[in-house]
Amino acid sequence: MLTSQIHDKQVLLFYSHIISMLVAALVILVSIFILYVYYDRQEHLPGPWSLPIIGYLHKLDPVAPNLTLTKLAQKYGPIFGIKLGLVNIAVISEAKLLKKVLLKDETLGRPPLFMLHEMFGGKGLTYSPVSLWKDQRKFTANFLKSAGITKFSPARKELEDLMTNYAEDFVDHVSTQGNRVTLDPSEALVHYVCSIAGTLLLGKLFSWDDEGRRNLIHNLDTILHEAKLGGALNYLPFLRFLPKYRESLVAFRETMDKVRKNLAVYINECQKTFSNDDSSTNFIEAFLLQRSRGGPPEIYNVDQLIYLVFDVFLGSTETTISLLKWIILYLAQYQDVQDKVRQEFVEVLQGKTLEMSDVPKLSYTQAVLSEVSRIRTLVPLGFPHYASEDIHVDDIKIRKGTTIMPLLWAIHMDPKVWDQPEDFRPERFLDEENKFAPSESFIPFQCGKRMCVGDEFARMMIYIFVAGLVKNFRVEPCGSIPVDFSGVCGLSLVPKAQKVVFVNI
Ligand code: HEM
Repeated sequence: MLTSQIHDKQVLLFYSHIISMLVAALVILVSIFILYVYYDRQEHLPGPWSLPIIGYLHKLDPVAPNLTLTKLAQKYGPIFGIKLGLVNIAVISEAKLLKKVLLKDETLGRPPLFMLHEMFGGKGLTYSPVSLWKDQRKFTANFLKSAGITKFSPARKELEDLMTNYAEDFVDHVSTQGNRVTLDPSEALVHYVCSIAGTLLLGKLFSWDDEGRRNLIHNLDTILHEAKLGGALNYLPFLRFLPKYRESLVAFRETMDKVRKNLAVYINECQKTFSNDDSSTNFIEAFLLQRSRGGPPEIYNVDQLIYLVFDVFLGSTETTISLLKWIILYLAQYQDVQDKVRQEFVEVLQGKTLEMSDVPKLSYTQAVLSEVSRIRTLVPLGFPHYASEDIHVDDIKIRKGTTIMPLLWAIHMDPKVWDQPEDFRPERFLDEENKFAPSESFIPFQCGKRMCVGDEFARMMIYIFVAGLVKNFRVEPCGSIPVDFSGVCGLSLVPKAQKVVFVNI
């Protein structure tokens, strides 16, 4: 009897211990949660509540994160705070505010997002730390200037001719297939745009079947798709230890390796023929020349060159090709717009070939191309920056260590700025006299000191290709199949594969 009472007491004691431990654990967990939420919101920006660890990731639409974030921007205003995984983000959706923020030296850097670091390696230009960026940005901008992207550059005509020749080759490629050709223009655009970039950056003339070029582009496409800004690995890098993520990371690293090896081949070829005679004919040679003139070896080395060429080749091809595809789709869908663009080219050019100095006279065309870039913002989530110190703009404080997301999609779709933003209306870019009047809220290349270094290069390619296109073809949708404007949102917004009809005129 006595032993059974003692046993009961012991059991009771044991359970009461367990219960108090469970209660203590619960109290600790709840306190951590409250502290987490409190700390996270203290002095911080307005924004949605998020869960510990994963933050708001579970609610981000993996296919269209730009739309989820734009809805939040409409609710919380021009700047809001959000936690994606372990990363604190300030999302900015007003151009004026974004310009003020990105003009500050403290926002020049890039955030430590896992997949973007995997991709850019902290070298090159696009994702380089500020110390390296300063030199490489200047070097790249100077190269592009000397290659002819500025109005008064002596090489301007040469660059226009190079682009015009490849745009004509594109036209020939399509028109020799018949008077009425139904095709997806992607492959041809990839070839001719890459040929321009290949000539200028790699000193390489690609043939149509060039295997190196085909592999390079295939691998770049894969990388851009996998490194998407909404992807969970960027914000929860420890997920890479789970089989599903580990496999895709291994595949990503292998693809990046192939791209670097691919680029190293072009660099090797240039090194063999480079004569160090104070002149250069392409980007790789310009880099080698800078090295031979005493550029610091910790910057001017082959490893850095591979990453730099990767950044500029990627920048100059993928976005420009996607924009050209979007333009073709919109011209196909809006036949009246296409007619007006063609008519304007005829009136302004009077049979001659387009030069960039003609562009200011092409008000309607400028409006159309801007409207396509607005309604299908090429880099929908913008490219992230990082607050290396606390920064203060107007009455707003952005804490040190915050990732800054310039939500270009929301900026270009803000109903307070753009009347009925979902409608394709080129006229919104024209003033009362039908002159092109760009809005300050139109920033497809972002803004500030680190804005796109290739904006003018892209503009040149776009105008020259569109001039060739509308002069030679009427583009139409493919039978009764409606044009698909939905796109695939990776780092950039890429149109879905689809055919259109090219009718020779
Ligand atoms: C329609 C075409 C293009 C669009 C929409 C576009 C858009 C952008 C955007 C939004 C950024 C981020 C800027 C920032 O971080 O603040 C960027 C950066 C960059 N772009 Fe472009 N881009 C285009 C074409 C090009 C071309 C043709 C080149 C090369 C000649 C290029 C090279 C780069 C590079 C190297 C950067 C990184 C700049 C830096 O970190 O200093 N892009 N681009």
